[in-house]
Amino acid sequence: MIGLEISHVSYSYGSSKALDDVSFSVKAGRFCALLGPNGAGKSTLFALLTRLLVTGEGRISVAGFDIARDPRAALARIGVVFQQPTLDLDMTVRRNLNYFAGLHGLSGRPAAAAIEAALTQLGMAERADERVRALNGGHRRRMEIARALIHGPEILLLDEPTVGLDAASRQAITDHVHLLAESGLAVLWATHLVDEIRPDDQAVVLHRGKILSNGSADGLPGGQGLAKAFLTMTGEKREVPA
Ligand SMILES: Nc1ncnc2c1ncn2[C@@H]1O[C@H](COP(=O)(O)OP(=O)(O)OP(=O)(O)O)[C@@H](O)[C@H]1O
Repeated sequence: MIGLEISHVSYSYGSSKALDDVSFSVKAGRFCALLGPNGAGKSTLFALLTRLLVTGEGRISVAGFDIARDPRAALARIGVVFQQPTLDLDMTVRRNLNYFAGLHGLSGRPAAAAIEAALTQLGMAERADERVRALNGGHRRRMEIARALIHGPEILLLDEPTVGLDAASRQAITDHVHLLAESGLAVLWATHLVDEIRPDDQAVVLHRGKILSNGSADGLPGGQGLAKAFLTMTGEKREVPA
């Protein structure tokens, strides 16, 4: 089944084209890395997928729902982890999640069960009654991912979710999110860090608003590893961790 389908999507800020005829899809159960250097258009695409921005060019379908024609149904099937954390540091993990559950119309036992299940999926159940302020950066991110799962989305969008985290926390988070994909979610993970991708993941390379390639990560051209391929394709000179 198709989870997320993006067809011929373009977007301009005034006269500057940020996305140019972008098409790709992410099937349910797949982890898709959206790879692109700064300014590639990743955040613009995420803004279109979450209706923060709207475009008249192209079509976005979420779990079969057209985001322009049926935004409510489409957005109900998306979970999002934005680049910037949006947690209340002085509330407990559970209260933060409870508040978010309420925004999705969940309360009482169904909310408690959804929160428990989401925290368990991220290995955070035992921290439910701690204040967010007491958690390290990696655990805060895991909590944000749990929060994005409460309403039972079919698509999970993560915009550079490991920025600022140490290597162990990054590894734990990428492992957890790969497991979520294996459990049936369509995952779109924006990053410029190629070490977060596994060989059998789908890799979409975006550069200056255009798709340069889309396929299995181990099939990227270059022949000398993913980092090299990425740098070769985008012409970036800067070092990317391998
Ligand atoms: N509000 C805006 N007004 C004008 N141009 C913008 C705006 N936001 C982004 N852009 C431009 O659109 C292009 C794509 O930017 P975008 O932020 O989507 O890329 P990105 O891949 O998310 O980069 P980063 O990793 O730095 O966040 C860039 O050229 C950027 O300068």
